[in-house]
Amino acid sequence: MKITVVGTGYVGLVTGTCLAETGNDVLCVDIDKHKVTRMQNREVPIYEPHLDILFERNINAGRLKFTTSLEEGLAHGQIIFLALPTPEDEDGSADLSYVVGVARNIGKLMTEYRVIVDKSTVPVGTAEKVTAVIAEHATVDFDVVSNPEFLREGFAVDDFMKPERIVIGSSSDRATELMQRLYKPFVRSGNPILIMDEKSAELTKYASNSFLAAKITFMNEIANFCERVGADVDKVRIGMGTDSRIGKRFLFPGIGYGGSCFPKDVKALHKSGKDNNYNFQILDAVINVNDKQKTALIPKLVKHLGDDLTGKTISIWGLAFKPETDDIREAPSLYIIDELLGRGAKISVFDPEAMDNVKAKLGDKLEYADSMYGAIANTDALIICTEWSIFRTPNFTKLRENLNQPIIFDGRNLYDVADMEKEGFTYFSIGRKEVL
Ligand SMILES: NC(=O)C1=CN([C@@H]2O[C@H](COP(=O)(O)OP(=O)(O)OC[C@H]3O[C@@H](n4cnc5c(N)ncnc54)[C@H](O)[C@@H]3O)[C@@H](O)[C@H]2O)C=CC1
Ligand SMILES: O=C(O)[C@H]1O[C@H](OP(=O)(O)OP(=O)(O)OC[C@H]2O[C@@H](n3ccc(=O)[nH]c3=O)[C@H](O)[C@@H]2O)[C@H](O)[C@@H](O)[C@@H]1O
Repeated sequence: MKITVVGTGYVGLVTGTCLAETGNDVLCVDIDKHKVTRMQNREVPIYEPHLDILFERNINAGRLKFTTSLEEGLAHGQIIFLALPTPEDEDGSADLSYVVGVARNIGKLMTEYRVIVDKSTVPVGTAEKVTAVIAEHATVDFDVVSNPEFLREGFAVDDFMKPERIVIGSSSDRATELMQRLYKPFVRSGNPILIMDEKSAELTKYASNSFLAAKITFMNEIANFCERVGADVDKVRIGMGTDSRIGKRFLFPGIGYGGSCFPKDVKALHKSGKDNNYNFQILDAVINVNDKQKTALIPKLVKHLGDDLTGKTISIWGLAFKPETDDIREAPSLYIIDELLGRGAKISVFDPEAMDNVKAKLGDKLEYADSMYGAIANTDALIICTEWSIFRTPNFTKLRENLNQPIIFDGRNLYDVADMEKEGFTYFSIGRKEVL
């Protein structure tokens, strides 16, 4: 099939590449000329495991192309995916200006039947809104479908190629049939394509992300309580997770959820509630608890090193909001850095993939090390913000030798408390015993 994807970020580029991988002829449109030129020169503009191999293969096969022209995109694809940003607006709602702006142009440029697919995460009622905007200018038939995306960064290719479910919100048989044909190769394992109305599809996405954010937040509160009463959250987590109704996944406490989606999506659903005279009390709590959790290590650090950190240097391992991505949007590390700078500390950082993005944002406010051990040299304490695999089994002798004092604040519970005791570290983590 001929497919167009508008927006080539984490979702759009993965969608376009994976659809090309199953034999479709894909044209990706992006407004960012520089990005399009890089992709035309066979450069993957984001870090996402396994994407490079599929990207290269499909460009070589002539199935994956890039342009800045929406007009070309509309002439090409029978199905037009919108994978555009829906960032948080000032009032917490999802900013629909990218989606609506492109929809308006689609209405003006469309010359034959097209299926416009909302792949961006959008509030209930957006399919209706997009339909109305396109209809203002359209002179030909079209359908608007809601097809939310559930991929995770770091596993995006795998999640897209083998989805647990595909949700299609559509009231048009013609569009539904095309979408089912397109997705057939992705559900050979028997996982379902769920067909529903547009509004339910839109809400399925927000409900899923908000539920997961609430699950993490619940565990963060249990962890905070463990610290008060001397329980160990790792043991509680395993005890809970063996109940199949609860499940083992997404129970890991830490320094809060971040990323480009959970924070904005929870807020957007909360705002959608308000707009419809419904107060999502549970989401209120999730937002507030998570805001505090991002800097949960700071009181521990202040208690140990003092409130004024002038003359002290703190090292940080991990800047990305989670491992296996270079994405730093709403990363807890940024909130911690802000607190440390505010207290006069110097900061030395290392991340395997996210250094350039942080450099672009914070410039010479930080020192950027070439290696994880380089980052800790002559620093007064180490903070771990992201659970990259390389941080899991460090050389503790090297750590002790490089740090001025063997102090670790671990926001991801990477090490066993007993091991840290044996290794002679002062060790603070989340929801577990302090090692002093
Ligand atoms: N990042 C993720 O893991 C997931 C994101 N989503 C949702 O997917 C949507 C897109 O997210 P990301 O891919 O992360 O965004 P992104 O910010 O990485 O990429 C968006 C792309 O759209 C391009 N763009 C902006 N305006 C444009 C226009 N007028 N015409 C053409 N291109 C334009 C930008 O240049 C950029 O390349 C959001 O609604 C997000 O909530 C859903 C599931 C997973
Ligand atoms: O809509 C989206 O963008 C995506 O948001 C999340 O994916 P992602 O943000 O890539 O990453 P997750 O692995 O879900 O982690 C999100 C945040 O939660 C934190 N987290 C996750 C799991 C856990 O047990 N504990 C925990 O603190 C992570 O550190 C991270 O900051 C969802 O998992 C995807 O299904 C969804 O498509």
